[in-house]
Amino acid sequence: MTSDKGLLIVLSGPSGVGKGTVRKAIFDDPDTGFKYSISMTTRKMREGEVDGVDYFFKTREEFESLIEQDKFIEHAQYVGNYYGTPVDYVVETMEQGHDVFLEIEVEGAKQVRERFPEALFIFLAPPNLAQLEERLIGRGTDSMEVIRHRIEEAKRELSLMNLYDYVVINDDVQQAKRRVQCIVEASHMRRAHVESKLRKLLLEVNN
Ligand SMILES: Nc1nc2c(ncn2[C@@H]2O[C@H](COP(=O)(O)OP(=O)(O)O)[C@@H](O)[C@H]2O)c(=O)[nH]1
Ligand SMILES: Nc1ncnc2c1ncn2[C@@H]1O[C@H](COP(=O)(O)OP(=O)(O)O)[C@@H](O)[C@H]1O
Repeated sequence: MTSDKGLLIVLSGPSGVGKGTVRKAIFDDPDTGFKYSISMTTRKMREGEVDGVDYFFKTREEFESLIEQDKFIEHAQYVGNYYGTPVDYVVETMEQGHDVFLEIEVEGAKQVRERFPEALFIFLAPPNLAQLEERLIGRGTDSMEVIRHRIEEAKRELSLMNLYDYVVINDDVQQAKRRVQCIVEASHMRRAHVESKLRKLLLEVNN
């Protein structure tokens, strides 16, 4: 009845909204107790990225072989590349009692919901579309063609935000970080409260 298992936290939202930035702020905070699940991808490594830190970089053949071996909780193709969450790390870490944090796009989040309906789903939204485009341009990592593609994706993704447990507007990074931390804390308190009520009910039933 009691969940010694950690909570699975999913932060999702359109590309360029600031998921990576907010995630870094969360993990730079020494008070953060969650573990970050490093994804696998076939995307090319960007300047400054480190294999095994930002992502595990794989070839398409390697990735497809891992799909066949059922090594992902979820995986999706995004702008021509594969991205996926390794199942072993997530399951083992949660079983050790740690909260695990995923930063993934919305198709992957949908798959996680099917497999782990009890997970906590947080959608990170931009204040508006113009600011989303500005952020993608400002980041300077993508061509205008890719940016246009990402904005089109973003419109579709934003229409799905009502499926999430919480929506956090990323107007300010530190505030968004705090909102995510508060949501996780509140979810723990809620889980503890529900469990204590269920324990009492079970005692009553068994007596
Ligand atoms: N489904 C899924 N999406 C992921 C995973 N890892 C990263 N992503 C998402 O893939 C999208 C593209 O990531 P990336 O190429 O690093 O670009 P950026 O997030 O825009 O800097 C982003 O929305 C990421 O959140 C994963 O394991 N699974
Ligand atoms: N709250 C914010 N205000 C202004 N710029 C932001 C904010 N959050 C992120 N950014 C900037 O937006 C760009 C995209 O952020 P990033 O974290 O790479 O997004 P994502 O991981 O969702 O694709 C980066 O240049 C980042 O510095």
